[in-house]
Amino acid sequence: MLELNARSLRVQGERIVYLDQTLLPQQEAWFSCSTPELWQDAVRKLAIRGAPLIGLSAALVLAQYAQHHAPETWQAVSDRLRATRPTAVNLMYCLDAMEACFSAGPSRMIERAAELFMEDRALCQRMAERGADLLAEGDRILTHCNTGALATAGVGTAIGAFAVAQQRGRNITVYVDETRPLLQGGRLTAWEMADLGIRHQLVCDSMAASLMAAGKVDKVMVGADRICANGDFANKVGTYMLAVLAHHHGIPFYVVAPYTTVDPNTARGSDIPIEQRDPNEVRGVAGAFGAVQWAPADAPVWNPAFDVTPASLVSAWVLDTGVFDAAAIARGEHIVRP
Ligand SMILES: CSC[C@H]1O[C@H](OP(=O)(O)O)[C@H](O)[C@@H]1O
Repeated sequence: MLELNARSLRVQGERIVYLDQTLLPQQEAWFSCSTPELWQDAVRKLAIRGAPLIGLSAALVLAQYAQHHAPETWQAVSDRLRATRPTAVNLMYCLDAMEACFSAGPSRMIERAAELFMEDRALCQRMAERGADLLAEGDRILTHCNTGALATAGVGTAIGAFAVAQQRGRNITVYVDETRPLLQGGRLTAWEMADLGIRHQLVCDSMAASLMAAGKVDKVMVGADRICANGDFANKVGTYMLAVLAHHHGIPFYVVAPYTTVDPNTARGSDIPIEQRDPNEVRGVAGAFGAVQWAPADAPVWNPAFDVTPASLVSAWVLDTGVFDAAAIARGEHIVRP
């Protein structure tokens, strides 16, 4: 019987369950995503979220579906899963891997889905160690959104680097952007920092500039949802703002991601599809036990889930396969698969 355990995803035989991240940190509740429909509903509302985790869970759900449905139906289901969140490329990477196993049959699909899960766990550890190598004693690091164990099968991406630095005895402080509108930082990263015992302070996204101007930030380290062939990358909206601010203040800006987030088929940032989300997410905030709305119900809203940061604003790309500067990116060295 297949058994997999991650911080927010568990598989026991045919049962696939997830920790509902919309309820954190006030409530830890697990629900089934054992069918494509249950998975899509959970991903659409970010109950399941985080680029790597979205891809891994999709692979497991599709492999599970294939155990009980005719092969003629598999591609249509894969396409439906693929369309659920278009920006993060890990979803496409994992579903591509599943589709490559269609001819080998359902048993191979389950094996491959489990391989992807364990691969991500190993990728997290390698990129966390490379990221931690960039963090010095006493560093104060600003991060955005949530890139921890909740979003992956392992220790996380940028937060994984913080965890390894902590394990190495580095005395770091993490400034956590709350990350409007869905507050992944304020709800999830603050929760993970406390769980990891890492000194941190929660700040509003609008405070990042003053924090840097006050000389309180030594580095910025974020995750990614898609890294292009030229090094431009998409990440949670608000990331580009941090990159511009870091450039202005001469602060190193690092992106941490597994190689499965690199998309050689997307040439540049302007080619990345950016998911537009429900206006009500900006008009109010969905608390753990209900929604609070403060803006006028019909207030016009622009709510892109991600933004794109040009490669020119990145100090280094930290992948499991290595740390790449602009020259390495220009040579395409980040696209080499292990
Ligand atoms: C290691 S997760 C990377 C990425 O996922 C988050 O997006 P979301 O919360 O919408 O799934 C955010 O962009 C993180 O940086």
